[in-house]
Order: sequence, then structure tokens, then C-alpha cells
Amino acid sequence: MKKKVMVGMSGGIDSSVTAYMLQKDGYEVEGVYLKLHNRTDGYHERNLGYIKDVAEFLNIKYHILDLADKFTAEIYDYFVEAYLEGTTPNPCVKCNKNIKFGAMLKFAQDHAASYLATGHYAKTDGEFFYEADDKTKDQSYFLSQVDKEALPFMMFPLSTYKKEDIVKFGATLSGVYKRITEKSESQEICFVETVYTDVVKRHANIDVPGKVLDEEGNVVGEHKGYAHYTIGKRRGFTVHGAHDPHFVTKLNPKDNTIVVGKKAALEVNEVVGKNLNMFIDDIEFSCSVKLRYRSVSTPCHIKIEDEKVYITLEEPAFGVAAGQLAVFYDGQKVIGSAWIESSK
Ligand SMILES: Nc1ncnc2c1ncn2[C@@H]1O[C@H](COP(=O)(O)OP(=O)(O)OP(=O)(O)O)[C@@H](O)[C@H]1O
Repeated sequence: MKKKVMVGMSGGIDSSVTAYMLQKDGYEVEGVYLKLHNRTDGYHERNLGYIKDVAEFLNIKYHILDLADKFTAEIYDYFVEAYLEGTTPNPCVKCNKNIKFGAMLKFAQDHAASYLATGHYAKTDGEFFYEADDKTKDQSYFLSQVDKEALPFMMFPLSTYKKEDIVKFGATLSGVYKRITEKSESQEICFVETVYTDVVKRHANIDVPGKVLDEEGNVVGEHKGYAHYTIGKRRGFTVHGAHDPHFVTKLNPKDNTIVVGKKAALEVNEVVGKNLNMFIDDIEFSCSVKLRYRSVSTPCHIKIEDEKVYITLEEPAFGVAAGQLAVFYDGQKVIGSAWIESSK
């Protein structure tokens, strides 16, 4: 009997090609579309239109799983609150843990699937995650909080391909695949249509001008409301009489001030993280760490104590934001991650 794979289908090219490949490999494929937000602008209908046509082409069954309430409570609200608290959230990391490889995995298992497959660009051997071959699309950073127990059920058929080749290949498959390759690429964060501040503005008035401080606490300029800024940002505020660029180094929601400094003020050598998700049992070791997606990895020493991780960087990093994820790598292998609490 064929093994069943549930494919998380978004209506995009990656998951549509994933479903095609797995069927070619001899699996019994079913699809599932997650309704993740309460958008009423035809967003779900458009996605489902593509999924219906792909399912017809492949002659597979697909399901619709409404997780909008869970997504709102655990991902969307967290995202808004994090910005209002002056931190920088990472909703995709939380979504992968709680939604895609939490609730969607449970759905797949409840439907007797042996595996859950997605179009993520990452690798897994059932024990660890690894970077994808296409480094420009690698999503291992975003998967690093997923529970260890979920890994044996996960499949990423695109892990050895380049995104551009998947698009080219997709366009040759059928009419619906071609149409999918011609629509615009999905946004980086699925519920942010433009910029994050537009989302936060729906829930709070963030356009409240405030004072820009230097590191000694002197008022040096004005800004348009602290939630408009993230650590490392260098535009959108004034610094009277400054000749060199100034960067945001701290946000103070309590008094709506932001602190700025020159590039050197962004330098960080030590980072503390919480809510660890480790794939190895060691509590003290050397590795490399990515302190934000798309940053280069930095060699570091790790010490885990009382459910916190103390990261000593061997080379300074710049612009480390509380709320982002520190992901530990041994070469291409993800060995754990933790949410950044503070840095100095
Ligand atoms: N709404 C959804 N329902 C089911 N699965 C989803 C949904 N959104 C994303 N996924 C799964 O997670 C994978 C990674 O999502 P991400 O948003 O990063 O993908 P993407 O590169 O835009 O992929 P795609 O081209 O398939 O949309 C998708 O390829 C798909 O398998």
C-alpha cells in the first residue's frame, strides 16, 4: 500500500510542485490549506482557486483547516504586542512551531498520513534540520523552534533545488502551474500586506512623536513614535547637528523615547536567550550563531544555565534585537535556538 503524505498547500508554486513531486515518487498525496487569518479581501478564495485546480490536475483530495482563531491568539496578537513592547517579533518562527508543525501536523496524523510535507527550503534527516542547498532561500532559521518530536514526520522535497529551477519546472507542468508561477510572490509575512506598522496601527495609536536621546540621556532630536523603529534603523528621526549616521540602539515604550548612537554603539559581544529549543543535550559548547535571518553566522561559545542561554560572541555582531531568534549551527546543522532577551 502507498504511504500517505499530507502536503501543506498554500496555493503557491513551492507547495504545488511539492505535491507533484511526491506523487511522482509514489506517495498517496492529500493537501491541506490552512486559513490563518480573517482576511476578507478574497485572499483565501484566490488561494483556494489555485489549490482546487492543482488538486484536479493531480487528482488528489484536499482539506481546508480553519485555524484563524489559534493564529490570531498565538501569532498575530503576539506580533502586535511585541512591537508595542519595543521588541522585534518573528511570527514565522512561532507559526512553524505552533501552527504548521503543531496543529497542521496533528491534522495530518489524525488523517492517517505518515508524513507532512511542505515547500520549505530546508533539510531534515528526522533528527536535525539542516540548511537547504539554495542558501538564498534557506528557511532553517525559521524552523529551529519546532519540537524535536515533529521531525521524523517532516518532508521537504525542495531541499536540494534552487527556487528559480522550481519556478521554471513548475511552469512546464500544466496550465494551473503556469498561472501560479505568473502570480506575484507571496509577502514575507503572510498577514503584512505593506509594512508592519500598518498592522500595529490597527490596534494602537503609534503616531505619537517623542524625543530622541543620545547614550547619556541628552535630548538630541525627535521621532514619530517608538513603534516605527527597530534596533539598527537609521532613518525617520532627527538628530540635530549630526554629521555621521545615527542608528537606533534602544526603544523605551514607557516614555516613548528612542536612544541612538553611532555604528559602534550597536556592537554586541554577549547575548542572553530564553525559551530554548535544543536538538542536542550539551550545555556548554562552541558553535556558530545567527542572530537574525539573513545575518552571517558568528562563531560563539554557549553556556546553558537555569533555562537561559548565555552566548559569548567571538566576533562582535551589530544591531541585535530583543525578540529575534538566536539559532545555533554546527556547520549546516541546526543544533538549537533561543529567543533573544538581552544583549550587550
Ligand atoms: N496557508 C497555508 N496552508 C497550508 N500550508 C501552507 C500555508 N502557507 C504556507 N504553507 C506551507 O508552508 C510552506 C512554506 O511557507 P512560506 O510561506 O514560507 O512559503 P512560500 O515559499 O511562499 O511557498 P509557496 O510557494 O508554497 O506559497 C509552503 O510551501 C507550504 O507548504
